Amino acid sequence: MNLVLMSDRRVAAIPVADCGEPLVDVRGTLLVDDRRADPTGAFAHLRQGVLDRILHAQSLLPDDLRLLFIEGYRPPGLQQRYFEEYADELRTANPAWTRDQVHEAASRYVSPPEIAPHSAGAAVDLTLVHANGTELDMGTRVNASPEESDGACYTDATAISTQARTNRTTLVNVLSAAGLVNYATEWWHWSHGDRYWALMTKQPAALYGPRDLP
Ligand SMILES: C[C@@H](N)C(=O)N[C@H](C)C(=O)O
Ligand SMILES: [Zn+2]
Repeated sequence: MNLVLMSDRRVAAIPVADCGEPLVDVRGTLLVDDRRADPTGAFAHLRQGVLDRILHAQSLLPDDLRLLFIEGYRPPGLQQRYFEEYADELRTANPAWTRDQVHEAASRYVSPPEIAPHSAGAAVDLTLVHANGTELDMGTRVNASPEESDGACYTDATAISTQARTNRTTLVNVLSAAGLVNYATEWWHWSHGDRYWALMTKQPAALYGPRDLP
């Protein structure tokens, strides 16, 4: 399948059969960065099945590497805010664009709130660190937008160093082997069980739908 954006109608058309799995706090289990931390710790939650797969992925890494968790669960209201803020930026920079063009371009970097994998606790933003905690060179910072990185945030981007390509390949190999799916416009964004995952892996339904943190 070619690059499928989150705004693609086939993503929204996937039904959700939520299995009811709990959202669990990953702090104490994974190495967690605080750049997206919020006062309630919502950012550090994931569905149990997603956490299990990330732990499996980590076990496949060479001894001196770890996964660094940046952000998991995102409340629907926050996702809405992120989407609107980025869409506003694009509208201002491209005044001739139609509503649909803005929506599609915004979905390269932020999911439309109604299908958001983070709001289902099914998506994680993460990177690789050495055992001493220093981040590996992945070619861009985590959460670099397409504009900021001139497209280098796309997982398969060629305008990155050989070392960054090797590091991305390591990340891709372990997370794919553990059953997570990447969003091809963001090397750091991975999910399991959400609508995007269901479409990309030809599942009949998503396992996890958007929800509020109790
Ligand atoms: C905003 C970025 N960190 C992100 O998570 N993007 C994806 C596509 C999302 O919003 O689900
Ligand atoms: Zn993400």
